[in-house]
Amino acid sequence: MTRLRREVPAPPVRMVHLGLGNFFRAHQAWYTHHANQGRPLDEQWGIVAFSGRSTDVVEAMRAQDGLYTLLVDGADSATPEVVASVVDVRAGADLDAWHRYLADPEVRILTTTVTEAGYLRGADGGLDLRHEEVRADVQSWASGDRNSLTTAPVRIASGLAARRDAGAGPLAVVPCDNLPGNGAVARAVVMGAAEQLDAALPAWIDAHVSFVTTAVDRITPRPTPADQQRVTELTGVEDPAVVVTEPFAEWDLAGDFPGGRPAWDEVGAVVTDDVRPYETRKLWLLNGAHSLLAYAGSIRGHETVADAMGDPEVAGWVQQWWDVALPHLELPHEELRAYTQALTLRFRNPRIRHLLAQIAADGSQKIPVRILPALRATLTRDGDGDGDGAADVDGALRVIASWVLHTRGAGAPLVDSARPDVLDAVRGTLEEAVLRVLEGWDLDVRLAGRVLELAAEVGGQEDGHRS
Ligand SMILES: NC(=O)c1ccc[n+]([C@@H]2O[C@H](COP(=O)([O-])OP(=O)(O)OC[C@H]3O[C@@H](n4cnc5c(N)ncnc54)[C@H](O)[C@@H]3O)[C@@H](O)[C@H]2O)c1
Ligand SMILES: O=P(O)(O)OC[C@@H](O)[C@@H](O)[C@H](O)[C@H](O)CO
Repeated sequence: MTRLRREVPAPPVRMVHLGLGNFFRAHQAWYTHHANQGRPLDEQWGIVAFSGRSTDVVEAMRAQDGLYTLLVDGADSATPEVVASVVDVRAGADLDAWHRYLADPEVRILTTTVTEAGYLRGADGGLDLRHEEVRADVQSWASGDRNSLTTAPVRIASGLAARRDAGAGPLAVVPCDNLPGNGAVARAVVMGAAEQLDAALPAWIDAHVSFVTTAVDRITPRPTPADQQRVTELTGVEDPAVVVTEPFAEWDLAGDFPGGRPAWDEVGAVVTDDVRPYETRKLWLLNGAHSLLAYAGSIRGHETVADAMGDPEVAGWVQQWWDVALPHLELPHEELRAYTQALTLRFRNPRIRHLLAQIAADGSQKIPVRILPALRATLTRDGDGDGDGAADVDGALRVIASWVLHTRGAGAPLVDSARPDVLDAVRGTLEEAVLRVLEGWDLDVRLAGRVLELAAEVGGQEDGHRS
């Protein structure tokens, strides 16, 4: 069986990536691959990619010189493409390589996809200094041990210290996780880590490191052995590192690149002054709907986004959520209408098996940024929404109702980095749980009655009640 091997010289490493997941390979690495096409080797950008936690893919990609097949699945097309921009692949625990690459003046950009939870923010938005792993990292660093760091913020700060010590010059940090204002989030936690490591480091970061804000989009489910089989049938190549994605891709970036960047804007990315309107549109309409589908859809027995969208009642709930969100978005009405129409088709793409259980993770961090801002804006605009008909916020309250049921055992399994706090909040009767969740999110507790009605509508008898 044929395996992938690099047959042309690899581009020089000029970018480091942290979080070698599927999305990075479908998005940032793919844009970079396309931006490299047709350019002399010395103008191309090669990437060294470090895994975050999982290392499964590291060996598979190393055996293929960093190459992998991206299978682009449209509703009625499947197009395999070999992506060649990743030229070195490392386990996240290889901190020698991490520090060495970040201290290399040829490296100009650090991109990240470490999930929302990976930024380890505390209640004030800065680094959670009480987090056990953060404390362990800070202690390791203080004892002179740079090689056992595990958290993303401390690893990044430590890498920046190595860069400063080497005099390697400026760097752009480009977070690519689904977080509003991800540039500011990344900056806050990295600065928080830097303050703990070395009192002089924050000033150096201020002067030499830019934090770029991005909005990112490309639905990329976790690939399966069946996807590898499809690639083998289509290409004759056996590739254990296959990634599957949809044809659609969007990348909006705002910020400085003091050491330059690939020509991403020539291959579809948008470099702008302000990503907020696009980021909010995507986070509320796409990711908010995904969260609704993950909880309500899995409670209704569906396994994937496409399955859940095929259930007319669930599809109606998605539309109801959009009806709450749309009036508060800044973009023109026609553009938003086209966006939701396209989203409906993307969600229904039968070839993309996007598991609701994968999307359901970390709801305690996602709902506050995807659902609550539009809920609050509607309540402020229209009245208190206490069930007396003043504001129609059912589309948003149903997400809360479904999530509470999910945390109590209904639908997809509960995976949440704040699991102990979540379980504490939802203990007792369903009514007590809903009241505590509303209070925790600083919402009017008079909404509880409607949330309970919607929970009954979504879950029927399904209130699993974990103890
Ligand atoms: N998959 C998508 O459709 C998609 C689309 C847009 C944005 N994103 C963003 O990308 C992120 C990753 O998605 P994915 O599909 O690549 O997931 P994935 O599970 O394939 O990869 C996640 C990566 O993050 C790392 N990671 C996980 N927890 C971490 C932690 N606490 N600290 C450091 N690293 C950690 C993992 O090791 C892995 O490298 C999402 O959380 C989301 O913010 C994903
Ligand atoms: O873990 P999340 O919810 O941030 O990501 C899961 C999906 O909603 C998400 O990956 C979307 O597919 C993506 O944001 C599309 O661009």
